[in-house]
Amino acid sequence: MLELSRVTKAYAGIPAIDAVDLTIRDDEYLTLLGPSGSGKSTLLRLIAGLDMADSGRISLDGDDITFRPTHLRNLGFVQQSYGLFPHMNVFDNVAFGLRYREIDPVTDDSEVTRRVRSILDLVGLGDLGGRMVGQLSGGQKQRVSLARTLVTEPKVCLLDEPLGALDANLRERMTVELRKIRETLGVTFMHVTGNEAEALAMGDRMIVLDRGRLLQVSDPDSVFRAPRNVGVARFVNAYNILEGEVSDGSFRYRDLRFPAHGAPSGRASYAIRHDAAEIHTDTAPPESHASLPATFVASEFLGSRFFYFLRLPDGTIFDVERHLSREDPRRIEAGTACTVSWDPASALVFDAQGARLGDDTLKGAA
Ligand SMILES: Nc1ncnc2c1ncn2[C@@H]1O[C@H](COP(=O)(O)OP(=O)(O)OP(=O)(O)O)[C@@H](O)[C@H]1O
Repeated sequence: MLELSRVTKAYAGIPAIDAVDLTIRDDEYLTLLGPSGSGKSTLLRLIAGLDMADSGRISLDGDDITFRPTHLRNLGFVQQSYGLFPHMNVFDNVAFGLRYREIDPVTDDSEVTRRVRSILDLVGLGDLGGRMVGQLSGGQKQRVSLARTLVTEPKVCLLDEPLGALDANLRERMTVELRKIRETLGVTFMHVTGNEAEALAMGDRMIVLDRGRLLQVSDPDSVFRAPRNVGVARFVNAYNILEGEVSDGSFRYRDLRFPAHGAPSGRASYAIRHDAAEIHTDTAPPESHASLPATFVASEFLGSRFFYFLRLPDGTIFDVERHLSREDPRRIEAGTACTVSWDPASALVFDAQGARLGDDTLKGAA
């Protein structure tokens, strides 16, 4: 178990990681999501020992490793840039880490061969051991980089945007494969990504980081359905977020009011999930729904889903996501006046500090 307690790191007096407490269990896939500059790489570097914390404590299975050099931590680090040796073939790149590691190097050639072959098979490169790394595709290089780390049997494998350089198709395939590899080896993976879909799809647990602080640590489903903070709702990229004010139990957005029973008065954000909204062109929305006038802009087809983009009177773009399993695609002319509506019970309300007003708050105060 890896434990971080009040870990802080500042550059030029500005905290990149700010008093982070985190417990990483054995045998889990943890994804770390956050916008650019939120401190994702810094957090990995502190855990790996490539940077040292200013204060706080990092421990691995009870041992204090806060200031232990990288090569003595028994942690693996897979970087986006691969970091492979270009003058060596795939086999030797993978074998290198095993032969020359500080803790328990493997000197017996047949043992090296056995372990390297087994890990190359696992990452799907069983036939490419003799290939020079310059002759590999990006996806293959990424696998070599992963194999080189995994062959050393680290307790925790840290992955910094491992799929960042891959095209969308390959990314999706590697997403599934990484999960399988992790499950086969039973090693903890901590995977940094700036891509919300990747974070939601891969992790058993997900960490959302902003300005060096953990906004939420929970299973991806909770992060998606019940973001604890308006920042989290923004990063998962699944909500339309309206800024306004709550007064007398309703949320005011421009000259419109939507029910927000029990929410305390003051500045607030109101979030409507893309797939909870409906578009009406010539029929009125259901009476129980809240609604907004909008102008249709465009649509985008994404396999089993359709995205519709509308513009609100203040210029804000409002996204509506519909699944083709539930309804046929709509053909709407750009510029058509529409109404978007949603069940107000499905909307989330966040207070002026960005904290979500939970069901209990809303019910309790109603
Ligand atoms: N060596 C450094 N010197 C000074 N500032 C740094 C250094 N490394 C990181 N920072 C700053 O710390 C903050 C966090 O950076 P970090 O690289 O951890 O973010 P990130 O979430 O990984 O971003 P990205 O997704 O763009 O890689 C940023 O404001 C960055 O400018």
